[in-house]
Amino acid sequence: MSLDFDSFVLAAATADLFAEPAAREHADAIEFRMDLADDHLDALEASDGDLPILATNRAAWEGGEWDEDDAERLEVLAETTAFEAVEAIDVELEAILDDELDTDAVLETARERDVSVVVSAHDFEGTPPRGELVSTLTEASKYGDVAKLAVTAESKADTIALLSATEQLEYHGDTVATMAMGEVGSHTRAVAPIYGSKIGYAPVDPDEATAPGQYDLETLSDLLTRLGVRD
Ligand SMILES: O=C1C[C@@](O)(C(=O)O)C[C@@H](O)[C@@H]1O
Repeated sequence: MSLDFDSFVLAAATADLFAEPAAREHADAIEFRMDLADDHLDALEASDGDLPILATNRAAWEGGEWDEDDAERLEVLAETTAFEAVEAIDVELEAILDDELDTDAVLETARERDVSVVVSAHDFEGTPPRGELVSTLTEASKYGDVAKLAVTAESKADTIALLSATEQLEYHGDTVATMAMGEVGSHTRAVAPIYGSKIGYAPVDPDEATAPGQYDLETLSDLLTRLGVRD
């Protein structure tokens, strides 16, 4: 079975899989940020949570903390798909487009094991023009089950561009996940799902945000429920 993202998934982001019970009440899945964790496959071996896991092993060059070899990073990520609880993995679009990296092996392993693939892109500096947001999401959706884009909003116009691109992709039938990082963009975490975004991220521990501008898990869950995105 894999997370299919047909309906919205609220992912509780954590480096500690033992935090899962604290997330269960509000989240639909755990995002295991392996790059922020001390233990990777051992932690998966030891965990026995109920929520499905989205495994992310974010490279330092994409805002994460894995600053060693990329090939090893992708190998560890591929190995997570052998665990039953891992129903999705996150692979960076930039890694897929890099000819020097063998992301085909990761994508194929995931397919063989019926694990969904989230293809992600991040902009920590700003928000590109709307057309570029659409083309990045369109490109990402060629390789994965979900095309994910996180940008940094510096103005209300940036947030509108992101929501509009989200709506366009959804209208076209693509499965996307979008969010604007930073304070100006915080509200997009609650409203982007109305325009078609299928994943929201919030930290299990409010003091351990995994991106700027995140709401804590309970707050985001509550906002999404009030907006009718979740039951
Ligand atoms: O890529 C994403 C999205 C994110 O950066 C966010 O803005 O909520 C949080 C990360 O944990 C996740 O891997």
